[in-house]
Amino acid sequence: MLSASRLRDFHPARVAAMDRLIARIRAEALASDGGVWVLPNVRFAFFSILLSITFGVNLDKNSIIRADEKKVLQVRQEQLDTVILLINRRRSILKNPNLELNVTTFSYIDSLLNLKVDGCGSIPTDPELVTLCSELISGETDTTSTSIEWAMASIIDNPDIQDKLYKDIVSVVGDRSVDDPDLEKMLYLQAFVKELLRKHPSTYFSLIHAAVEAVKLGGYDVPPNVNLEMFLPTIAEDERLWLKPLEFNLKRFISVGETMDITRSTGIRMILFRAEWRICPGLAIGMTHISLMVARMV
Ligand code: HEM
Repeated sequence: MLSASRLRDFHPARVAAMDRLIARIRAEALASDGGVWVLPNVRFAFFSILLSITFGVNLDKNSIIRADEKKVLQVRQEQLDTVILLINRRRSILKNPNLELNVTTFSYIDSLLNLKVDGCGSIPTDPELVTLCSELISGETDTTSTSIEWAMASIIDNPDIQDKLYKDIVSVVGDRSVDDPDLEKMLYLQAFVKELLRKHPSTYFSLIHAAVEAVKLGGYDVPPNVNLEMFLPTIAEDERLWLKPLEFNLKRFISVGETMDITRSTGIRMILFRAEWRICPGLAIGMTHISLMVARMV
């Protein structure tokens, strides 16, 4: 099917896709003073050739986009239907606090319902509330789960660490379950979480950023609006920053005196939560959830 001889069969699809690509690039260049955005155009050209190879039909750009859009809109509608139900449930509870048992006295959505943002005439619409709530939920779910996965792998890899963690935890809580206030007394657990996040940042690449204007970064010229990603393990493995960085070694935070500096106040050592005004707003919750879950699981 993918042999060189079969290549000829897809010649018409290739020609059509390339013609469309060139026409589109020309149109884009004309409209933007010679500038073109290569990646989406090239990606689309390859995508349409592959559709022909796979399904044997010729699809124009409009029909492909329509199919994509339909699916995206359908998923969005499902998200709206599900989350708006929860938002309305909370609205009812706020009106009548006795409506349900076991409700919290405050929630994220409470702070958004009547939010007035400078420059916006109105409070957020329901679809905007859904987007903000979904951002919070997806901000936590994968990041902290990935850290727990790494935590378990690190414990399996280092049974002596598991032993010391257990002793640290039991020395504080005895037979009862660990609770939030206990965490600050568990110094070995704290060192474990720091080393975990240093050695295994939950996202290996920083989330995409772009410079709004041309800058020089690490000796490189970064033009405006290009995607900029940082590979975080290179910071964790930098011998100029850490002693024996490849070792999973809690002592660096217990007796050696290395510092974590997660908010980047003194330099770049650990920026898995990013830094300064773009720092993750869930940093404190994330650290607490990871520590608590490790303690409960150990
Ligand atoms: C190990 C845990 C976590 C890591 C490594 C992490 C990392 C990050 C990073 C790198 C960003 C992007 C910052 C930027 O713009 O460059 C971010 C954004 C965000 N995080 Fe976290 N996060 C974690 C846990 C959480 C938790 C627990 C929550 C919520 C309870 C949360 C909520 C958010 C939200 C809402 C944003 C978007 C903020 C914005 O766009 O202004 N994160 N996080």
